[in-house]
Amino acid sequence: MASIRELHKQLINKERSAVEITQEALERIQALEPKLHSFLSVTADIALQQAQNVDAKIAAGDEIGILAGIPIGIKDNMCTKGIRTTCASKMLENFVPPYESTVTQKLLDAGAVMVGKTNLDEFAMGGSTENSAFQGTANPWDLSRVPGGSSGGSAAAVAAEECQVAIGSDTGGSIRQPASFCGVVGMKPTYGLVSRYGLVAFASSLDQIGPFARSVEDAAILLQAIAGYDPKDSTSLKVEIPDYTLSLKPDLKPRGKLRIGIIKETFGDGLDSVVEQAVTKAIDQLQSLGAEVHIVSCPRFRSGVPSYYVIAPSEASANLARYDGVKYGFRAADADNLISMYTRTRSSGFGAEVKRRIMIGTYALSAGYYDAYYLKAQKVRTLIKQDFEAAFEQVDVLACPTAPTTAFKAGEKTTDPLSMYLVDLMTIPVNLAGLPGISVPCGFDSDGLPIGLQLIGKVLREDQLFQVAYAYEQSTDWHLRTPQMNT
Ligand SMILES: NC(=O)C[C@H](N)C(=O)O
Repeated sequence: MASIRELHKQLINKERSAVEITQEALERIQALEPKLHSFLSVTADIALQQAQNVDAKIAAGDEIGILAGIPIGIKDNMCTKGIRTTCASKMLENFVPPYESTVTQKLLDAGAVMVGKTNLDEFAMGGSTENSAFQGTANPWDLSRVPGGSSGGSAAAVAAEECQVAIGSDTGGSIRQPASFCGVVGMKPTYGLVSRYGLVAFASSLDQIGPFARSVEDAAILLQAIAGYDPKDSTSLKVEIPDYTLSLKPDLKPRGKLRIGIIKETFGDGLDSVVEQAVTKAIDQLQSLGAEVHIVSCPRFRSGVPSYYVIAPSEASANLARYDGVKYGFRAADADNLISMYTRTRSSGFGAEVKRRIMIGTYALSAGYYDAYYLKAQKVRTLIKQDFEAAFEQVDVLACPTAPTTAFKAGEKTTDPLSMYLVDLMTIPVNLAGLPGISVPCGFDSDGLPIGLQLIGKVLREDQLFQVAYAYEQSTDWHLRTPQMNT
């Protein structure tokens, strides 16, 4: 399995052309999609055109960037000019954005080759990609299981080598949890590091875009390309972006300088013993690589899920008000007045989970309930953030499982929304606090399903997360195992 760096070398040494690399990815997509369903649109013509542009540059002797000619998948909730962007919703089934998101523009400028738009839970609401209005995505390690969600299409596509890397969005775990279920690396950066301009909004105070890759180095290279200040996003941070690849060293020496804290509250109730064992072993491994390990407490960690499921639906109920059948998107036919047009459009355009969240959010924000629910949830959010701040006075990086279990069977949780919400138990607090988090493969269960280790960093310390994740990855062979997908 070649890395981005290796592919780049092959390109500049003219051992392979960008068109050849792209064709290979497209052939694999064609062979695997009937089983996997990770893409909602495959953009073969555009991809080949982009690849030809890269080859022309190489032929002309021009310098090309590290991502030039690299096949990439984009979650279908990021606007791509002239290319259908559906959010896996009937509401946007035929929506073709008139503008480009900042992230995809940056990738285009870097010469990356977009092979398609990946599947997701409708408007990124879900933890299994089963809430897509169009198709479910299979887990490449076991086709009867889910890839996680909501960025399940991106995670599965990368795990199955349909593309080299992919982009996802993470509101409560939507990058890290599917990365864990599919055995790949996934990072949610610090809130504000990557521009949200052109990302279809779900919960604006939590949404963040980040990379999926089969190695920590590839993830670092991809984040490098998409991070940075953007005046088009009012929450974008005006900060220098460090060279993340400089953090990639094989150990954590000098010994004892890097302190890792195990979050006490993430163990125990609800955590699968096989996940617990793998994560504990991974932390031992980090110790042997030179880290100093402590046990720390974040007492309000488990209040993350209840607080998130008030805040995120509240923001969603406001953000999704724009889908009214007038401005753009789907409009139901045969309404005889305006109110009935709104009602019919929204009743048939949105799926069950989206409607559930709009109702929860509207209720939580309504006069008389605002203080009891929304305000209270915001207060809990502050307490969770304070717990992290206190923990980070003792340690540099926090460690815990990414998800309480490995990938579950398709259909297992679709009738029980609460049990679906709990799959993000370990990831949600990180979004509430705006911190960076990464999931890195740390083992397999007895069914051969991947397990993820989550590392959580201080604000803007993605470099430290890459450092720890890379040192760990290089001392194991989990990332070298690949799912047996027969093409
Ligand atoms: N969007 C996310 O980050 C995942 C979370 N499971 C949600 O449904 O909100």
